[in-house]
Amino acid sequence: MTFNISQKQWPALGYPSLSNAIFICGTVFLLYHIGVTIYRLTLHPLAKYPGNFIEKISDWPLIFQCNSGDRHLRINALHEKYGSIVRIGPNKLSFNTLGALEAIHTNRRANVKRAEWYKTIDAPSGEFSTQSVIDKKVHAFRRRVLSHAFSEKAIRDAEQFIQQSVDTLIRKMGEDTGSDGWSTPKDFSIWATYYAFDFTGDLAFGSSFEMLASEENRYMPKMLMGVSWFLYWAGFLPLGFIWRAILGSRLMNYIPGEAAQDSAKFFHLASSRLSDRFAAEEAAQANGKESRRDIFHYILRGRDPETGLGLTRAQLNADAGLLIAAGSDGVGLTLSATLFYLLKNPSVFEKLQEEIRTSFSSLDEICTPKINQLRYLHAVFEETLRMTPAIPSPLPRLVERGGLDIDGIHIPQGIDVGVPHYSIHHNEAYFPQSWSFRPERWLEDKEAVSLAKRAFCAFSKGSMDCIGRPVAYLAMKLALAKLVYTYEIEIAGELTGGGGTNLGPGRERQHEYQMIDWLVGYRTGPIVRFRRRGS
Ligand code: HEM
Repeated sequence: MTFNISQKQWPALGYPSLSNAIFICGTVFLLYHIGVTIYRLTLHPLAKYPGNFIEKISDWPLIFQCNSGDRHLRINALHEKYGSIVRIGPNKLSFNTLGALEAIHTNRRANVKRAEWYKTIDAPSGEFSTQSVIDKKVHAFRRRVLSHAFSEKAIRDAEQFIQQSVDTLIRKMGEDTGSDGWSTPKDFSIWATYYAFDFTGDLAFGSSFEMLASEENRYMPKMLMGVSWFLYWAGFLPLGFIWRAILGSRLMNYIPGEAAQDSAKFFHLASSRLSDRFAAEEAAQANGKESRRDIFHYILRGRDPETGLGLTRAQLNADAGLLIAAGSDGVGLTLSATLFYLLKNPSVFEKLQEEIRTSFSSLDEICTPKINQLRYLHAVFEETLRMTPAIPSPLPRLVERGGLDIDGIHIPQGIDVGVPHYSIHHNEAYFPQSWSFRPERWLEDKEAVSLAKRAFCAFSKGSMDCIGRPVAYLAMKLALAKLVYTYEIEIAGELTGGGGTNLGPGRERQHEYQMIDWLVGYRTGPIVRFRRRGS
């Protein structure tokens, strides 16, 4: 028996017409959202915390902030307006206090885990990297295997690879000189980025990307920037499980826009670099030669002392992508920002030049352990990383069953909490005159220095902090010390890279290096010239 009922007959049968059905669905949808909004403003556990109306009721402002690159500025403005606790999403709180930093990050047993957002950042690779894995036990395992590559011995081995890229950087900065000995103007943010990619490639995979010397791979920084921008905001989209399934599938090829497709290409590139590294390892073994002691030398051999296990190929692939991204962007940004602050603060620059030029009597002497004894050089980097932390916004942590006490307040299970690095670094309670670039704050008063160190979190804190921190300092110190030892450096034209009243809210300060927060800070300038000393 078949039914043949025309649309006109529906109402007669007691069914709504199509227009009535749309009206009913629309009304239900509207009422649902009105209900949710009222709940979020009244009965929700975070209803009592201050924040802007729109951020209390929806996560969309956050997604737009990640898209625009102003997230760190927006959160900082909220802290300036509302105080140390701010509701930055219906289920999200931001804190800019030391108490919160210690409760959420520094305390290794904190009752939190990485939030849902982390599931997206490596989705195109099909496997979690050490940075994105959420399960705390699995993270601890991954970290134990990775730590072989960041031991004191491994970092001693790393220095020779970093030095090769530093020497190329020094050579390139002195090229194209005029009759007065000054080089042509160079956007240092671009060259610092090439340097950071080169040393990371060399150190991780045994072959530099050669961006300083050749144009072939210079497309990579722009590609990684697109990937970072895309995954940053996509990670906060509602119905994340659907997006993640798409990101990890062939459907990626049909998503419009370069950035989505670049995400797949980026992880593919990392994986092919790793395959080359495997091949080199096998060839060395077959020829009875000693393998090159770079990061993957240690990771491939690394076994977890507790389980005896190493990483799978998929895990290695995901970590290959992580190492390229983590290693290159932070160092590139920090080096450019440091040069900006030095040029903006001539007395600081003079003091640093004096320290570097009187500590070494030749370029070859610039290496460990002596480089690590330069206290002012270290303070200059601490101050840059404070003013301009490469990852400026909160790293979201989800409170687990039982809740978490932060600054004497009980935060229930299921809430995302975080400490924005940019905002705590500008909290006057820990960093007086926080908008001034003053390396001396890291050297003078003992108590103030100790407080500043506790509140400093550019590399995050605790069990999930940056494992590459010693490598980052070494790469930055060697590059800057050798540049300053070899060259006079001056601004070409006007000093670029700082703020301006035409750049939008939060970007007015001319003496502050500006970043676009697409997970990592992106930048331009300063544009500078180099002249060999004594020429
Ligand atoms: C100035 C430079 C750098 C800064 C500011 C920086 C900052 C950070 C931060 C804040 C995190 C924590 C991210 C999170 O919890 O989501 C992190 C993680 C990480 N970084 Fe760095 N980083 C820098 C350079 C490097 C370098 C040079 C390497 C390696 C060669 C590296 C490797 C890693 C790795 C592997 C992780 C994940 C650690 C884990 O989850 O256990 N970083 N970094």
